[in-house]
Amino acid sequence: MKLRAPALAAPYGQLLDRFRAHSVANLGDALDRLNIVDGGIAPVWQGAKAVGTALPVLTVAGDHKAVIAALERIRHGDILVINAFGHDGRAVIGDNLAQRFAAYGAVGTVVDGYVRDAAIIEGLGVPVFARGLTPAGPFKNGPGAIGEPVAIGGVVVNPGDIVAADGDGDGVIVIPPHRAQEALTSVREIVAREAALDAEVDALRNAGVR
Ligand SMILES: O=C([O-])CC(=O)C(=O)O
Ligand SMILES: [Mg+2]
Repeated sequence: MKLRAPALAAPYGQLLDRFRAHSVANLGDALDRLNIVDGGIAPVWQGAKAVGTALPVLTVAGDHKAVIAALERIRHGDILVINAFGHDGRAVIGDNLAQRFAAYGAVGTVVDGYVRDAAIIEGLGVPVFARGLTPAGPFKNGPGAIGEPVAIGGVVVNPGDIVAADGDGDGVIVIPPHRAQEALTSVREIVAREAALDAEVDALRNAGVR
């Protein structure tokens, strides 16, 4: 498989930077605690972190023909969001595809399904989130779809949605662009409130309550 030059940047570059500063838990609170992918989708390695724009991929269980085809559609700053039906029998990506995604400009991959080559993926520092690991490789027959809305972990993801994935414990959230400004305004209030709560605990501690 040949590498091609990374394609043009996805929109909302500066907006993405502002989301990067916040925890997924706080962003979730800012979106009424909705839009959070279920906790079964976890980082393949502790500390993996990525914020980008969704390139959704649908692939039938145990197959990755559509995932390979998605390489040609990646724009700089995208996160591959793959609905593989949560299937635990076969890995739909491994280190090879994960690093090709990165070489084509993707900032990470979220899979509602299983992956393999975890140690190599960690060594490469490529952010991958998935339901689990299996050494079994995928078939390459299709069908599938690229750039159509998918569901992962109970959340609908449209092409271009903002996806924030935090491997330090808080998981994955999907932010529709039309709610981005509202989410950023609201998350700043939440951060201030959290800081006030921390200060309250500090004051109690300093007063010798505990
Ligand atoms: O069989 C495949 O192509 C999946 C895989 O292990 C990889 O991407 O490294
Ligand atoms: Mg492999």
